[in-house]
Amino acid sequence: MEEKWKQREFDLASVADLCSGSSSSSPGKARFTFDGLQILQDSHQILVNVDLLTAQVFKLGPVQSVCIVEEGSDVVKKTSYSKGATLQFRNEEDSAAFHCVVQQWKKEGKVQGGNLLNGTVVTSKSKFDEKIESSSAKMYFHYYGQLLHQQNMLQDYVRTGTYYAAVIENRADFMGHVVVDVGAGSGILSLFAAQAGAKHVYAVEASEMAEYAQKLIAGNPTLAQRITVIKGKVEDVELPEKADVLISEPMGTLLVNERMLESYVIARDRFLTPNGKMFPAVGRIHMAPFSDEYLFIEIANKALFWQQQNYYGVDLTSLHGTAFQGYFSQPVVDAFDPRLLVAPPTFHVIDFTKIKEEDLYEIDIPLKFTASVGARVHGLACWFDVLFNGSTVPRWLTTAPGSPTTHWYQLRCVLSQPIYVMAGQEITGRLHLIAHNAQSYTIYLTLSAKMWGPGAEQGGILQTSSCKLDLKEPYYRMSQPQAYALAQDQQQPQPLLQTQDIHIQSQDLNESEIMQQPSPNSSVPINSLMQNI
Ligand SMILES: C[S@@+](CC[C@H](N)C(=O)[O-])C[C@H]1O[C@@H](n2cnc3c(N)ncnc32)[C@H](O)[C@@H]1O
Repeated sequence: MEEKWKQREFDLASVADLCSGSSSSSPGKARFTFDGLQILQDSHQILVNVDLLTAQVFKLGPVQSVCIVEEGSDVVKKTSYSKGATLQFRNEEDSAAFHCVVQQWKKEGKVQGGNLLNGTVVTSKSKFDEKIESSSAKMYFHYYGQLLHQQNMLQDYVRTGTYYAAVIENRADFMGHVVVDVGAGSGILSLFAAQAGAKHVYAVEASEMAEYAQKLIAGNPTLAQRITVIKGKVEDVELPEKADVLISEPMGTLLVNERMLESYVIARDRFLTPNGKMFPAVGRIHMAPFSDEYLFIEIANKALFWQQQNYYGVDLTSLHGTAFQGYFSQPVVDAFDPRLLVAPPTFHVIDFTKIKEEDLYEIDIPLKFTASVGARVHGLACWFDVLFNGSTVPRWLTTAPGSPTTHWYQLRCVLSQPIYVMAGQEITGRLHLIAHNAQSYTIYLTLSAKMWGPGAEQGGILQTSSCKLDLKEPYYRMSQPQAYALAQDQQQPQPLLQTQDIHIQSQDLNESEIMQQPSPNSSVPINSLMQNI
């Protein structure tokens, strides 16, 4: 079955021929076909046919790109000419999605051997290196190579305890079987699998942690003889046999951050026998609109600094708008009170046993809710859970608000323009996640409140609000869950005060930023700041 993305079409605000010498441009389309990409002018006339395996596509700006195609050469003049076009997208979201499809095309072509010219040298970069910026990968594996960060994950007892229970209660799935631990870290899940009677476990770990895992495993001699640690990426290493079971903990914030799910899926395709089991097998992203006046004001207040007209004699106000947008582009990570949700949640399923790796490059989730209360909606709250579909006892690991807090907490995308809803009113929208090469995603969120009361039959949209966020740059707001005694809409508007700023400026992308301390039943996260990496 052909993939849908191979037929994607993008409307362009304008397109111009690079070679015409004139600066004339007109609206157009970028149409992906099974053979490559067509750039059309005025929606029907083909300006240029692009062979994506040999063409070069560059991003010139947030909504502008250029596409250059090698054409024939003039033997007499000893020159070669290129054709091409400049593309102006309607918005950044389209531009990002377009480049995502181009990347997929280039990758697919290489994988299938493509229609490369004779003599073309194809470097065999690994799947991981092809899509991930090397500086990001370096920081990422450096982070996981440190014992303190592995300890932090081990000390999330909700997480580690649930993995332990899922393995031990489902011994039958491990007993006498070959297991691969995908991203073994300290080797803890390999040791659990060995405790459950695995015949042999291959613990694959790319970071320097592999050496510590080896040490930890050697320190448990009754299990060690059935575990082999292999240092390398699951995308690259070779194993001597196929696996009956894959075990892994590849979940990041919002489930998909870190893009490790892709490695889990690649490991499935490379190592798992056709009827093999995956622990976990399924993940779900849950979403619901929320109302949180305190949070909104706190974020808006952060930019107030830039409203000073006399900061040591300098007027800062020209940067206020940029700073304001910047703060609203950070998804908020904290544990919130579930009473802040204004509608029952909906969820999006990711089946790790079936999904294709490429399907994780772009995740598009249509949203539809019915408000249960009248409120000012400040954005979308998200969390995830995963299922260990053991044949004896199926078990869920949840990061839901109100459940015992994990080191993932929950994630909220906050709109700079809240929308008002009445009880019973429909809220629609879209959560669009586009993977980027720094092991994370750009998040595009739109929420709309449909017309209410007279005139609703016409189906008009009354209010709509959108935002763009970078999942790699979250705001870790490790406040205690608030006791929200009053409904938010009954509260007095808060003055825009300078609240105490506990913002942790973090470059980090890992799941293990701020960890729960050893209090398995506590639902209150203990504040702990992490180091930037
Ligand atoms: C979230 S940690 C989990 C560690 C351990 N399994 C646990 O549950 O405590 C993910 C681990 O996977 C490793 N990892 C991530 N991507 C990998 C890849 N493509 N190949 C091998 N290891 C990888 C990281 O270095 C990190 O140690």
